[in-house]
Amino acid sequence: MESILIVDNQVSVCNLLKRYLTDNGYTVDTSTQATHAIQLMKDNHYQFVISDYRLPKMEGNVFFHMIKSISPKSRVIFTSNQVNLKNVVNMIREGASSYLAKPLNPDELVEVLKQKPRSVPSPSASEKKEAAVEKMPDYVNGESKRAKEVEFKVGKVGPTNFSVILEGETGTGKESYARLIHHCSERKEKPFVAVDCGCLSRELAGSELFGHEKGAFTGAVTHKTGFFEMANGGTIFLDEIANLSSEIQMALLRALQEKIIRKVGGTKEIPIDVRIIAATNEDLFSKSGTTGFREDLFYRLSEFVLKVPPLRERGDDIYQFIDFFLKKTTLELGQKETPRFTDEAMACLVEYQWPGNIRELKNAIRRASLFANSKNLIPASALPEMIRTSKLRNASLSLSREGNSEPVGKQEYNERKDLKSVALMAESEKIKEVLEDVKYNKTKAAQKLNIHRKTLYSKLKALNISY
Ligand SMILES: Nc1ncnc2c1ncn2[C@@H]1O[C@H](COP(=O)(O)OP(=O)(O)OP(=O)(O)O)[C@@H](O)[C@H]1O
Repeated sequence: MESILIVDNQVSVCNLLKRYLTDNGYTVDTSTQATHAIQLMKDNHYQFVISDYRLPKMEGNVFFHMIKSISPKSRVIFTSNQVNLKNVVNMIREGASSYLAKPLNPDELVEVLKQKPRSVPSPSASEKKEAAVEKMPDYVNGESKRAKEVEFKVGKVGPTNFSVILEGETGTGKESYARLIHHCSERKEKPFVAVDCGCLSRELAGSELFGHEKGAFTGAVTHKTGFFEMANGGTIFLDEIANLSSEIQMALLRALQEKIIRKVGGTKEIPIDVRIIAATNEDLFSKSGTTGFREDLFYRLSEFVLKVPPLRERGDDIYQFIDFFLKKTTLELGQKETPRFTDEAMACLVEYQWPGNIRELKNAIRRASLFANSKNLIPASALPEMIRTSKLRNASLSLSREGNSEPVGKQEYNERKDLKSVALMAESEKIKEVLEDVKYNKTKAAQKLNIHRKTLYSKLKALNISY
């Protein structure tokens, strides 16, 4: 009798499939968590693993590598609510048997299980070379000076084994840069395991990172493989590293220095070869020595420090991001044509300061895409109020800085349609239009607007127009 392991975070899906496949003559185990599933695979052999591509704490590609290293003969079938063609192609290319869209058709699933195993051709030398230069999927590089600087540094540090600290505001793409660094290294075929240290509880952080032995503490009913062991040979990304407790910082330092880990409740030394990339949105250097980030750990981790710029400092990259997220959302929603933002909406997007950076932009675009009108245009009204009103706010704040107006409360922006604000907006629009016309040549712009160059500069500053 052939055996199957079903991995899905929804218990109902596990139960439903288990019942159906048992009726069809298979022995079935289920698991709702990747780490538990990994343990089951270590203890049992399964002919098939049917897994959701998106598991709560582990991405499909990492899980796939784990399955292949523990149980290379198991045939893997991925399922997903949102079929991403690139993932499908990559997974099949790497040896997954199939990729099925959810909701699953049980008959189709049984048919796939009955198919003969596919032999996976090993890539030829030329294919390997092509894979090495392949661009990272789902990624916008950006053309701004700041983005180019970071890209240049990633290119330098990527292929080394240096530990890296990525410093930047929330949502600036630190994890994406960490993936890019991993992708540029010889470890790229090995797992990339991302850990959000902010979510690790004080009590369980050691067990999550280093694993535990059965019976190590109340509730430790099975052995557990920790994130470090999962990442062996690859890269571990420790996000929000400043949140680690001092005991865990100590254990991490030991693991880094000795290149071995010990599971909680265990005595065996497990050798590990893991590259560490850590991320923080605060200045760890100033934190070390003051609020308790260990200086020795900081120096160990900071073989290379990369500052990730906020979106507002990435100039015209915002246009690339808007285009990218619009197209991506169109695909996701199964729409035929990609919508466009109206000029007014576009102006709001460009002027907003994006404190939540790329993540905030992505979310705003995903949401706004649902409100495209019959001409496939997305109006400004589809944007969150904070973003919509930023244009007016910028103008009003500049004015108040000059002492010409009282500062305006947040709720008032929307209602504020007084002559002064309207005039300011019109002035700002006109200046931008002319600047664009003359390709940002300030002398020509001043001539066209019939004002002195110095006046133009002070208006650009007062109206918060970037040039
Ligand atoms: N260059 C990029 N191209 C496309 N999408 C990106 C890029 N950079 C970031 N994103 C998207 O923006 C969102 C936030 O990125 P990411 O999680 O990497 O930021 P972060 O700095 O690690 O955030 P946090 O500090 O909150 O952990 C993600 O959904 C990611 O897919």
